[in-house]
Amino acid sequence: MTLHSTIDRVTDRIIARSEATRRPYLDRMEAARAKGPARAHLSCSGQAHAYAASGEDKDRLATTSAGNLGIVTTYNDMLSAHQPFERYPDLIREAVRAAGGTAQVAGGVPAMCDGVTQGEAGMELSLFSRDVIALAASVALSHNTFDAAVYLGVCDKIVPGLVIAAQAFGHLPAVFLPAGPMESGLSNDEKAKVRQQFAAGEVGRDALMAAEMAAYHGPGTCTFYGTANTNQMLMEFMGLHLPGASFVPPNGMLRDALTQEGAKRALALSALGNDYTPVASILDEKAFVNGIVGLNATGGSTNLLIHLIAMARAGGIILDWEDFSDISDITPLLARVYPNGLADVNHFHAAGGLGYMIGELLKSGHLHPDTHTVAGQGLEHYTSEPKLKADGLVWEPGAGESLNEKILRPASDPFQSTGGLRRMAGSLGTACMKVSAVAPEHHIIEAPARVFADQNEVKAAFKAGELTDDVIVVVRFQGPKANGMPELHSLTPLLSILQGRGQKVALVTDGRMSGASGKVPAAIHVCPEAVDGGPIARVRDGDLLRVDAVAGTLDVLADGFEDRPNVTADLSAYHAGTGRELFEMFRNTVGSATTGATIFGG
Ligand SMILES: O=C(O)[C@H](O)[C@@H](O)[C@H](O)[C@H](O)COP(=O)(O)O
Ligand code: SF4
Repeated sequence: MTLHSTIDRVTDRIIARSEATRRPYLDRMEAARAKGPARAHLSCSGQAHAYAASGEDKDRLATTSAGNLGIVTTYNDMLSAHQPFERYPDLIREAVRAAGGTAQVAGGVPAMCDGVTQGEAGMELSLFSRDVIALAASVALSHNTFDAAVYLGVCDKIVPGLVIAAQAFGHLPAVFLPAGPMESGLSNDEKAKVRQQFAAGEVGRDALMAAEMAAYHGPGTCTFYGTANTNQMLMEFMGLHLPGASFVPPNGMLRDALTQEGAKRALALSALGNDYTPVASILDEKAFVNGIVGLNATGGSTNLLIHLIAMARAGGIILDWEDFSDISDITPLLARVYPNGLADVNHFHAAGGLGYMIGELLKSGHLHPDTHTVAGQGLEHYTSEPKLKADGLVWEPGAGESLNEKILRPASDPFQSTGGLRRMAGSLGTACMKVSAVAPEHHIIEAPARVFADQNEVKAAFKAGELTDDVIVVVRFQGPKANGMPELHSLTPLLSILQGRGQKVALVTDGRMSGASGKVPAAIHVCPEAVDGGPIARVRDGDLLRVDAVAGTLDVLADGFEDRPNVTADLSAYHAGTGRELFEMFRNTVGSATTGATIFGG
């Protein structure tokens, strides 16, 4: 199948835009490889320190040039998605030893659960935690005793942070090892209904707690298609997972086999062997374009409109929102997974999952087929599925057709002919919206503004019965520089109630929403942010606003708007407590959402 002309054009545009930064990056990675096997350059004392506690691996480390695998782990008990990683280092050491190599935990890096911090002060550290993870993973790998690395991470800012670090060590092969989704519990839609009932005062806290505990009930990634599971999709579209590894359940025999195979694969791709495949050669412009296609074809998280830009920049590749918008315009939406539908990722996987979808998009010419991946040359590898047979792990062709067309469709008959994400622009600035999660009748909202500087003020106004008419809720001073660009997802229940009452309602914010947010039209990531003097800082209560996801516009319909003075805000309450006082340098150096909201420049 010929490659879609837009995919070709956007890829060429990215290559041209990145020329001045990609080449020097690749030269740096080549120079790092040319230095030869990492630990050979350490001093005797450096090596002794590195091997001292390595027990049965000490001799192999000190006297042979057998490959040494660095494990970067984000294990902790706070994220259900990361708790299974507790067992991985032992599983990995066992497999790598049997293959003649060694493995060491290079370092453990922090990981935040956005579900725990949603609506709390901690959420203001969430976006910054991505760059903290990149810094911490780099500290781990800076021991420079590794010939390849495996990255244990799943959730929101963790995979993006690990990818940024992996690119700083892009001369090393990298395999990302996931843990898999939680078993399906109370459906996401049922959970959302109980939340709305609680917000409306119809049920008590005990009913809400019971519903939440039934939804989030065990190890594994939460089953909605939010940022975490969008990351998992990307790791297959971009070739950093073993094929079909993303949505195999945690802790089972197939999962353990995939973990061990992934670790062995990483070492097999090192410069010590004949199949050298550094991560810098995998994460090229084509891989990122394939990721953007996957993001749109699945209706993935809006957070990846920020993270993919930061991830690409770490490898000298410059993406912008126009790339996402042009690809969205021609990419069919092939999946309906909550919040874009009622199914969860387990149902999606059972219906044919990523293997089927990648096959469809390869056939329709929406994906570059000729990419490098950890599974070998060519994205075709990712149309297959792992199976555990008597003699071990094998890959077999995936589902040749969708097993449930309410969840997963062929490219010839998509849910909609354009992608799930929409870029918007107008007199209020530039923003984005996940249109795939909003019913068409809510795609255009024109209503008076009600302006807030904090999500808790919105909740108070709702409780006081002040939000009874058509309204566009504007929550500003929530950008990266203001307070770390928190997700305002805890507003979803009350905004859904307004919508359910028949009110025209939308949200406009320079903050973010969760990948799990849906139903209510939300123009988010508004740039320039209020603290940078963006137009959002000049909106007043009562201004008529228009959020138009069909035309892709975001406008203030008030006369003389542009002549108004900016409004400033006292943000000091956001800058201390829960460790936020330690992040002032992040707030002072972070870039805008359109450039990835990163502290690493650009
Ligand atoms: O971007 C995301 O996908 C979210 O940050 C997600 O990781 C977070 O866990 C949700 O907020 C949980 O959803 P609930 O808050 O609805 O449980
Ligand atoms: S998906 Fe969100 S809530 Fe679930 S474990 Fe990951 S970060 Fe936490």
